[in-house]
Amino acid sequence: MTMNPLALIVDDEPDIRELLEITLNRMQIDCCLAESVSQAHALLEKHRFALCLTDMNLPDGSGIDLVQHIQKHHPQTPVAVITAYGSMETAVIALKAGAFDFVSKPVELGHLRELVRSALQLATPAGQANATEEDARLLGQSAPIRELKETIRKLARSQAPVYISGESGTGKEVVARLIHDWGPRAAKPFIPVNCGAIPSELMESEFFGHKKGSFTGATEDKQGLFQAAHEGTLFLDEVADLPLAMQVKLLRTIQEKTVRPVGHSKEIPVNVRILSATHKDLAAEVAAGRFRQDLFYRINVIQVRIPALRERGNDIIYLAETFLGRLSADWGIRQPSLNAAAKEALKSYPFPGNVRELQNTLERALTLCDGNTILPEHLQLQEVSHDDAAAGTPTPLSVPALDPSAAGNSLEDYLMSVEKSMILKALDETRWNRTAAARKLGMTFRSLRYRLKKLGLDDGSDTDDSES
Ligand SMILES: Nc1ncnc2c1ncn2[C@@H]1O[C@H](COP(=O)(O)OP(=O)(O)OP(=O)(O)O)[C@@H](O)[C@H]1O
Repeated sequence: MTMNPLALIVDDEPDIRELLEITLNRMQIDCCLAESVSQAHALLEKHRFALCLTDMNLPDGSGIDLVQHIQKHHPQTPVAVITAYGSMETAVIALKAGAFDFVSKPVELGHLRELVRSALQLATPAGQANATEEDARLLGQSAPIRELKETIRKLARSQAPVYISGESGTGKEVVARLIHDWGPRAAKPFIPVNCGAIPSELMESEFFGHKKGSFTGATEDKQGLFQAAHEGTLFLDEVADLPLAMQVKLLRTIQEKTVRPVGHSKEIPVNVRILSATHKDLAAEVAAGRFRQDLFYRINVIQVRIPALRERGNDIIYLAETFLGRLSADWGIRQPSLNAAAKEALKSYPFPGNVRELQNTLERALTLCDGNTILPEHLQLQEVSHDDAAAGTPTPLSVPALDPSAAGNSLEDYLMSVEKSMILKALDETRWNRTAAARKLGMTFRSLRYRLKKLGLDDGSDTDDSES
């Protein structure tokens, strides 16, 4: 006899408990029912659940409390929250706290079933085994890359929209693919779309599809990108380039989870996870009125920042040697080595084009070198000032990346982590010139020193860097 998966349903309204139980039973899932946070805690001690569905307002606490409790003590159990109709704020808070997904009331049974199926996927080998330590698509052993891999692993288990920021060529698309491939949607399509590359008059039909004859040139029914990505992931690359009119339509689709192809009268339900990226500073685009605040809020539930290549220490050499190995194998030649001076040159060059530029540099060097050794002159690295290198990065006063693991901490901890990430960013952008960093942050040198001390980042030196 095979055992059915077991779900925990937490709601203080008997009718809703019953509706959810019947729906899940029909999917061959057994249920335990709880009316309160404390009853849920007791059941969680006794059983191992494949899934938890919880209401937000419970007599002795909130659904968020339960999400945090499960994240901490039973991280293998995906938890989804049931939110009041239209209360997106609550859903966003729940996703940030680690909820895997949400359904809004009145519960639409089709959505509920999809959500439950995705949750159960997480427990299967297919939903877990994809995340290998050394995925050749995201090479690197530096601390920021190890941290990034850990974040990707966590995000892969969630359905939350993720906004990926980072300079050009840092690997934003690579990261989007990994979030998809390491999660329960892996077997479904991953559809990348470059929002800047679609002519604006074709955009609606590209995203939502069209009916034959709905406009000149529409000679056949066409499926849009949303439907193509059904049950999978849509990756909106260069999302800042979407025209404002399209932003409104996209927001509606994300909120309603339905599309209406051009020329169609009916809405078609779609289940798509949205990932987005741009090398621009999206918060600044919002401030300038070029990107809608409400859409920003919806796609930026969780933000991941990809470090620039120059922030990854020895990874530069590791990546360089790996790429040289791949290229040499492709070209059927012996792999040349980098001499010490060439390694030094690579390490001190700021790589404004990041990993893509490193790949191009090595390809060129391989053509220019004598076959055995790559010397600095074969790399042909340009003189680049650091300001140029950082030109593509968000301005220092943008909203810092949210660390999903810090979401459960106190407000004080959260504010400290925001402060720390902004200070580190300013320091990084000024190559640890504290005077310049203080100026960027709009504070005095003394005040920055005080904060560095408080955050344990002070190196003890007292000199104003402008004097040195
Ligand atoms: N850590 C890494 N290990 C191996 N290859 C990488 C890594 N990061 C990026 N790459 C490679 O670098 C190239 C650029 O990556 P990708 O296209 O994901 O960058 P991007 O940030 O999306 O760039 P853009 O801003 O131009 O869209 C790709 O060929 C990708 O495979």
